[in-house]
Amino acid sequence: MRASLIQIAVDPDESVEARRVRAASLVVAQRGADLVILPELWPVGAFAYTAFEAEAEPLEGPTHEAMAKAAAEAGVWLHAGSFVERAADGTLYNTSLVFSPEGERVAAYRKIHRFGFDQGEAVMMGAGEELVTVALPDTTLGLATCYDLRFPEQFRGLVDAGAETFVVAAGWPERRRSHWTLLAQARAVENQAYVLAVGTAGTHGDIQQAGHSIVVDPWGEVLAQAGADEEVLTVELDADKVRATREQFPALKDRRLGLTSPL
Ligand SMILES: NC(=O)CCC(=O)C(=O)O
Repeated sequence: MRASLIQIAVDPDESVEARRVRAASLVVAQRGADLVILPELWPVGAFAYTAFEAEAEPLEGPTHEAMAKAAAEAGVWLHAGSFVERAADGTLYNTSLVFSPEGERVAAYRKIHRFGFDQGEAVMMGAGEELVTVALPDTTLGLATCYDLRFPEQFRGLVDAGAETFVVAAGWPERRRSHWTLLAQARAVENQAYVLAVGTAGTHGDIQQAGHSIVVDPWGEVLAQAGADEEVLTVELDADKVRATREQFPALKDRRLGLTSPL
């Protein structure tokens, strides 16, 4: 299975519409891949909080339309990264979309863990409540967005729901790049799953982005890692490796659930 991670640059000097057109053509250029992935909030920028309201779209807005068309034109499964969704009740969500090679939307995932503590996304957006998996012909994807990477219980929940390959769409800052690499490897090792984690390049909201999108195999080995600039990272994955790793080193079977504290 060939996966292409599009580490697109997100800078304020490019309009959202121009970037949408560019992202669509980058997707179409990946024809021949099985799975193509874009990062978190690439239309607006994950840290461009002041633009969230103005750039919010309904679920089936311009980003949905452009990405559905690009998936169909390329004939690929497309994880279209995330965009700022405005729900019918006005709440904003950080929502990822997945399309089939025919351009049908097969999943929408609202980011569960919002970043910013008492500011930014954490106060401007609603939290998703549902774990989302997507069954592809070769593997089952488990979806996560950026800050979610710090919460292992979400990934365990995804494993319990059948996930074998985690897709993490992110806009991770350069300042915490070491965490990014470490956490991606940790989620892969502890869950014996592939991790395909794609970030943005560029600088938005004055936050320099880490880039360094990364692909980790179920044994925790880094198969490929991007640099800091815009880049498409293409890797070949062997879906059987997840099953083989889980069989040969069956640590997931030794989980002790329901332990209680004496306090
Ligand atoms: N957009 C995000 O979720 C950023 C997360 C982050 O910077 C971190 O976890 O560190």
